[in-house]
Formats: sequence, C-alpha cells, structure tokens
Amino acid sequence: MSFHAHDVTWTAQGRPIVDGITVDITPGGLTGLLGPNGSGKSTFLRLLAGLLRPQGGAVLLDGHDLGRLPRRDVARRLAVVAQEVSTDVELTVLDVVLLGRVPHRRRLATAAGEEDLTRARRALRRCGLAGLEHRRWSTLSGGERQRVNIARALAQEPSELLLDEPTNHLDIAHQLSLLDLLAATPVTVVTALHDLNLASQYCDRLLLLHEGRLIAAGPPGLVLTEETVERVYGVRAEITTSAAGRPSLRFLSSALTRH
Ligand SMILES: Nc1ncnc2c1ncn2[C@@H]1O[C@H](COP(=O)(O)OP(=O)(O)OP(=O)(O)O)[C@@H](O)[C@H]1O
Repeated sequence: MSFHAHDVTWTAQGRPIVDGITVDITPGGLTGLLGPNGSGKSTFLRLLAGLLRPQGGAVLLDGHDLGRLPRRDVARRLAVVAQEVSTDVELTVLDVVLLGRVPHRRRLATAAGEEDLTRARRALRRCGLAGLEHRRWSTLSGGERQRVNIARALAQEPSELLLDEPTNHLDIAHQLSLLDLLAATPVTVVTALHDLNLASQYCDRLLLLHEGRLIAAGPPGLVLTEETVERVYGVRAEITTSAAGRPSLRFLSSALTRH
C-alpha cells in the first residue's frame, strides 16, 4: 500500500507551498519528485515523512493517517535523507551510520549490539564506504557525507525511504551507483531529483511539481514531454526515446536567457 496523499495542502505566510496534491506512491518502486527550485519538492517530502503536518488533506501510510501512527513505528519503517545536515558533529562514520539502528533498539539508551554493527557495516559497504568507518564525520568531503547519510538510512532497513536531492555533491560515477542501488532495492523510494535525464533513466514513476501543484504523474514517457518541460521549467527541449522506451532530453534554450 505505502503512501497515499489526499488533497495535501501546506501554506506559509498565506501562500500555498504544497497545493492540493493527491497521489499514490507505488510500493517497492522508485518515484522521482521533479520540479524547479521552490516548486515544493522538499516540503512535500517533509509532509510524506510526517515532519510537517498537512494543513489540509492527509497523508496515509498503509491506509493509516501518518499523524496518528505511533512515532516509534514510523521511525522504524521510514528513513529520511535530508538536503542539509549539520557538519560540526564529532562522531565517526560508523557512529553516524549506527544512528540508523536506534529506532530498532528495545530501549533507546542501550548501546549498539553485534547485530547493529553487522547491519551498519553492510550499509557502509553498499555505499562504497567500507574503508572510512573510523574517520571523523567533520573531515569528510561533501560527497562522502552524502553517502554516509544514505548508509545511515539503509542501516535503518526501512520499508520507505525518502531522499531530498541525494545526488547533490556526488560525481557522475557515484550518482549512477546510488541510483542503481535505489532502483534495485525492494524498499519504496521517493527521491527529489534535478537531473531530468537521470530521473528518466532510473525512475519507475515521476511526479512533476510546479508552484506547489502536481502537474503530471506517471511513467517517465508520460511526464517528460516537450510541452511539460517548457511549461514547468521554461526550457525548450528536444526529446527522443531510448531503446528502453525512456525519454532522453537535449536542452535547447531557457526562458531565463531568451529575450
Ligand atoms: N517555512 C516556510 N516559510 C515560508 N516559506 C517557505 C517555508 N518553507 C518553504 N517555503 C517556500 O516554499 C517554496 C517551496 O520550497 P521547497 O523547499 O519545498 O522547494 P523545492 O522544490 O524543494 O526547492 P529546491 O529545488 O530549491 O530545493 C519556496 O519558495 C520556499 O521559499
């Protein structure tokens, strides 16, 4: 079942930031959340994560109102990788990844056990970080931090994983390996992305936001058309279809620079 958003609305200073979004998220799939800067992607992810309460409508998780589910149950099954993370913590990489195991402990104060260590190390390996477990978080590069955060979320072994632009800071090889990993996992993944070609190549479904509203939802071929890209981004694009049936975009010009 996974997520169902029903007419979800969130307003700040009288302005609708998320405006009446109704959508079902495919269980076990990789859903890409697209839209220009400021279109409401992060806010919608925070609403799906239960970090913000809808002011109108509701977010349901397996048919239950997210706001009414016990926080601990939600913390166990739902992992979030946010855009900005504090950089001044004095923890090792392994400590940070072990934070993902905290919701699974019987008592929050108990120390990590063997099982937690095994799972944390497995997550580090999946993110190509096996050699870094003793490094201090504060000494990592931006891309390494991003991958450690993803390893923390994987160590949690969630059934739903929400990510806000996880390819930020990653070189192309790490972007591809992350998207391969997200596409292969049986976890339900919703991720905000800016790169339309990568979103098209990897995602099962795309949600395209514009000014807080859901403009299009469905497989990449339905969502990424020359018309929607021009309407939402103000960018002219030439779109061809790959052998795998996915749109491939070549950008021609932007309304920001056209006169
Ligand atoms: N608490 C708030 N108070 C006022 N405005 C807000 C608040 N939170 C978000 N906004 C505004 O809502 C809009 C959507 O923000 P959001 O971060 O959801 O966009 P986004 O699509 O994730 O953008 P980006 O691609 O730049 O990360 C922006 O204009 C932002 O300034």
